[in-house]
Amino acid sequence: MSAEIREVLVVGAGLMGSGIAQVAAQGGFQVTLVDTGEEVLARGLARIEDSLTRLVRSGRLGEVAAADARARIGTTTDLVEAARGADLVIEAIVEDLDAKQALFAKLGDSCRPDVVLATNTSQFQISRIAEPCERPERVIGVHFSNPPPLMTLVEVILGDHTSEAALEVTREFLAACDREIVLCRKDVPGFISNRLSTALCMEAARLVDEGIATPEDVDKVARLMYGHKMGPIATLDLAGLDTALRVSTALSEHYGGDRFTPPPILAQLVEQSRYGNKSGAGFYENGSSQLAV
Ligand SMILES: CCCCCCC[C@H](O)CC(=O)SCCNC(=O)CCNC(=O)[C@H](O)C(C)(C)COP(=O)([O-])OP(=O)([O-])OC[C@H]1O[C@@H](n2cnc3c(N)ncnc32)[C@H](O)[C@@H]1OP(=O)([O-])[O-]
Ligand SMILES: NC(=O)c1ccc[n+]([C@@H]2O[C@H](COP(=O)([O-])OP(=O)(O)OC[C@H]3O[C@@H](n4cnc5c(N)ncnc54)[C@H](O)[C@@H]3O)[C@@H](O)[C@H]2O)c1
Repeated sequence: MSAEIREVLVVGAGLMGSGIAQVAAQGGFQVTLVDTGEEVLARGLARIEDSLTRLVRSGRLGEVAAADARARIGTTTDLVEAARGADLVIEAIVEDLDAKQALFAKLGDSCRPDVVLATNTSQFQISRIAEPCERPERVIGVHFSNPPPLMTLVEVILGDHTSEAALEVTREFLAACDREIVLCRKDVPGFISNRLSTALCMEAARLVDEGIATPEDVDKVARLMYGHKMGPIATLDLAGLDTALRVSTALSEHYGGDRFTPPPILAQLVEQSRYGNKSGAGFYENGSSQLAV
């Protein structure tokens, strides 16, 4: 564990926040998970419990290590109080710029001035999120892959003002969590990963929208012709169609053209509350895979 970091604050206990909290706890850090209500915190903890159980069952984690990780995670709805004791903050709330900026303004006021503030945004520019924050040089992007407990890659994004010191702290923390990193050196929307995956996933969704192929066949091409672990339609169901719609719409507005433009089917599924695995159905009827969400 890093010498300077003991207490990690994770804001947002959804799919990603709960997974990131688990990864940090498995890395030996004391974790506080914050969300807006007790019910959503309880769902986050249940997701962590389920994931730890699966890791133990499949032999990827020992029982003692799982129990230790579980014991290191606390929850609260009191952001300001939790921020006071934090040595590192990771934000994983909804993909909405106003919400993220409001949160970073609060974190800037409540955290110690030396604390690194990381965002797990899928595509917003880090410097935009940091705009209302005291000392934006401590804001950095740490884009975990879903599901965080299984995916070792984290994309680190430098904002226009991010300091070397913030990058160093981030590197140390992620190394302690056994994560691999790639560095996105320019503060561009979508970074490396979501410029790639949004283009692929939206083209896949267009093939389904236009009635050219079923989700199963689109995914089969990605898996059996290109060797992907998971097809792009299953990936959309895994990531959450509400989040995918926000990400693709924002990237499409920023870059123009149609490479990132979501086809109508994505908004239609979201309107029907078919958010993907997390709501039980998305493009696929009963969840696209075994993956716990
Ligand atoms: C429009 C585009 C933008 C979208 C929106 C934003 C996206 C975002 O910004 C970026 C992303 O992350 S995009 C998304 C990027 N992500 C991807 O693209 C993911 C691509 N997928 C993969 O790489 C692989 O499928 C995995 C590594 C996920 C699993 O691979 P595997 O090792 O071959 O596993 P398997 O054989 O398949 O069976 C599952 C096994 O795992 C167990 N389990 C499940 N959930 C668990 C959990 N949470 N904990 C613990 N365990 C969990 C389960 O119980 C089973 O165990 P069993 O003991 O055998 O029963
Ligand atoms: N889903 C993915 O595959 C994925 C992967 C990488 C990054 N991301 C990014 O991670 C972030 C979270 O995504 P998710 O899939 O976990 O979403 P989610 O909808 O599952 O969870 C978001 C959580 O944030 C909480 N929240 C909202 N506003 C809050 C606030 N002001 N304070 C505290 N909590 C608040 C919500 O109650 C919810 O529990 C987004 O920025 C998303 O783009 C998502």
